[in-house]
Amino acid sequence: MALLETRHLTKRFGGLVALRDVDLAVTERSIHSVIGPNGAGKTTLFNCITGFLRPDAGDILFAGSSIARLRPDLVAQLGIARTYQNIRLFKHLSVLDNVLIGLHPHVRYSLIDAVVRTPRYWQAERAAEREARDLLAYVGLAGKEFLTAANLPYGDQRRLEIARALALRPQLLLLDEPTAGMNPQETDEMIQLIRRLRDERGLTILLIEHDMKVVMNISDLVTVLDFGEKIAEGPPDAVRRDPRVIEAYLGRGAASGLGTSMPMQDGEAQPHATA
Ligand SMILES: Nc1ncnc2c1ncn2[C@@H]1O[C@H](COP(=O)(O)OP(=O)(O)OP(=O)(O)O)[C@@H](O)[C@H]1O
Repeated sequence: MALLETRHLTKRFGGLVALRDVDLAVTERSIHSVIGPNGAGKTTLFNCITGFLRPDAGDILFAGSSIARLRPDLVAQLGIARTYQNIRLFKHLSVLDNVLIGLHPHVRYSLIDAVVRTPRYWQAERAAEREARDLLAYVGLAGKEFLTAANLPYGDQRRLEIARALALRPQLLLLDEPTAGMNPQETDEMIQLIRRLRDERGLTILLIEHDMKVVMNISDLVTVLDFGEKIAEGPPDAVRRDPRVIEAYLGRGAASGLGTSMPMQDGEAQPHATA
């Protein structure tokens, strides 16, 4: 069953059509990747799904209900969390506090409880701290709770972003380039973490990723955007052989006789190159 669907989704910026008529169906408990050259519309898609941008036409359904016109905080409350291409943490706060902030919408006590510091307040705070610590342990950050977020190595900052997203208790997790800037070992660990999120926590994951080795390794399904349009979709193996995809990445005429130089096969050509 599709947990998330977009139907004829269209978003314009003035004369530029960033998304044109995009249909997408993200199956529950799957890892679904969105790829495409620079400017293809991937981030715009994420921004529409999460309520940061309002589509000009079409609809977005989450668990069968339209979310296309909801504010970002309401979309998050419904169970859609995201991470960003450029890490967005509260850099001067501790690792633990970054996750506690994410948990805040779920912490239950009244203003009076908070002001008077009633037992209910302390109980809720302790439960939140336990949950935050569990999430940090889950993503591999146990023992680092009291470090300042800015002092974490880059790979750990990405893990912390995921822990904070998990604090929203989402059903759907949107990851924007989760392995960007990582070394090969960090990338492998991130791939394993993403798989565990699906297999152990039952999450559905939609990710934007430029590293084709990661995409091919991890995805159940791949959707390819180019100039705002969906040009291909399918299992990784089929998508990497699709002539339209090869052309989108390497330029017109490239599909004929390309053979093994496809960036998705050897990871050496530049996936960022526009047609
Ligand atoms: N707020 C905006 N105002 C005007 N144009 C925008 C805006 N956001 C995106 N665009 C344009 O929409 C198109 C799609 O951009 P988008 O960022 O979604 O692409 P992308 O696939 O995420 O690219 P990248 O891989 O470089 O992140 C681009 O031409 C971009 O310049």
